Amino acid sequence: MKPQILLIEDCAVTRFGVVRYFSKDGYQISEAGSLAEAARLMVEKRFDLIIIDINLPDGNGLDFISAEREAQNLVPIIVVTGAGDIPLAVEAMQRGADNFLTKPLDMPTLSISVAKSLELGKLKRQSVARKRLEKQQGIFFGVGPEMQEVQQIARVAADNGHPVLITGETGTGKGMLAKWVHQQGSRAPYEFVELNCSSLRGEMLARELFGTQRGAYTSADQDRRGLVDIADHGSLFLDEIGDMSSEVQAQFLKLLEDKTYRRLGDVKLQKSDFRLICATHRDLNALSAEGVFRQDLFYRINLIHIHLPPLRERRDDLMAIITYLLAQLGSTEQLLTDEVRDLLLSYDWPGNIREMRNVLERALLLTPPGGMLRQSLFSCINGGQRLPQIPLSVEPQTVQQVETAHIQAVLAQHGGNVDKAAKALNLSRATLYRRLKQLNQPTP
Ligand SMILES: Nc1ncnc2c1ncn2[C@@H]1O[C@H](COP(=O)(O)OP(=O)(O)OP(=O)(O)O)[C@@H](O)[C@H]1O
Repeated sequence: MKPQILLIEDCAVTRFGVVRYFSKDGYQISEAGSLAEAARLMVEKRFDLIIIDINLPDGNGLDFISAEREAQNLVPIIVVTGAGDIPLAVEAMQRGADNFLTKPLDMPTLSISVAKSLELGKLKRQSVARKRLEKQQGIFFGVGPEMQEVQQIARVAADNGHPVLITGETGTGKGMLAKWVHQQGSRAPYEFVELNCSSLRGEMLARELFGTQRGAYTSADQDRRGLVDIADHGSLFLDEIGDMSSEVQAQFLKLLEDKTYRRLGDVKLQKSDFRLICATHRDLNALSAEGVFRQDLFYRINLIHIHLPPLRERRDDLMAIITYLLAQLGSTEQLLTDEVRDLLLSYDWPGNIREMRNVLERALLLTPPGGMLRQSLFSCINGGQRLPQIPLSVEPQTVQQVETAHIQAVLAQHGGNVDKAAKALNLSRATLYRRLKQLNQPTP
């Protein structure tokens, strides 16, 4: 794509000369005769470079530079001044311009300045993107020692193509980490193909993985590519590998050993070069000792092992994760009173980050504008039908308050469906209605 340049200059003759020269040079130039016109163009398009005169009919180029820099606009700016305006040019540089040139403009000099400034803009953008990514990664992994170690191993995993095994309880982020490893590695431009081995059994799983040849079974009326084929050059993520049935384990081991496989019903050998990432919440070591999971396959997939600890063992990271999730949900930690913070930090989060995200999301939804997050949060944690460890700092609640909150949460969980909520609460429909009435709660 051609670099987009915005020229803000009130002298039509200068504009004409610059546009003619640069259009031939492979740039796309937009012209503005005033600051107001420039502002309009900047709403419509994103520019890679701005060339600006200092004296404009509706304002001053210096103020324009200050305003853009204050708004964190990193676009490179070249200032054009009259020959006698060197002090102004110096001021422009102090306000954030990247270069200045004096009139009358010498086109080859301007051309060199444009090329340099565009390069500078690219470097600035890359540096900001890198810093943003580093920040996000900090939050992705957390600050505690366990997760620092996870981060180190994950980086090693991303930098090479060996199989990775990610273990951890449900909701600890195994799937997200698998994607991260793929995205940070050299296979990132290719497919990240995901399959949950617990969702399909036996031959169905084999079909999904290896594909089928037309006529392989009654309804196979055309060739079908398997996920192994789709993952060629990319990554294949097998979630819940511990649930893979033994026949498929044998077929898959053969693929890992020979790097070749056959589609179901086909005699031809196929090749696929993929990076394997597996995850499980089960103890594969124990499963292979029991003979449920093949030991040879376990050794093959367990070259790089990353264990994601549960949230209850990552107390140092809890606050950073809460803040991060709240930001993702369009909220901020300022919403948290000390009491709420204590509740969130002392709960064990058996469903880990997934549970935390769901609880925060539901609590934010249930809290009316200006309402107390504490009440809805408490009922959301309760609504998961697990009694939380109530921290001492939470003021005592009456049994009636707890019951009301719990019923509300279960109802919310089932979208206000009384039948489903009554079932979850182990009450009859009529009893639930009666309780709601007694507790002075509106009936859905
Ligand atoms: N590092 C993280 N940063 C932000 N959100 C996260 C992170 N890890 C997990 N989550 C949240 O938790 C949810 C569950 O993550 P994920 O599916 O990766 O967990 P899992 O360990 O693979 O769970 P399961 O074993 O149940 O498949 C995600 O959808 C996301 O909302």
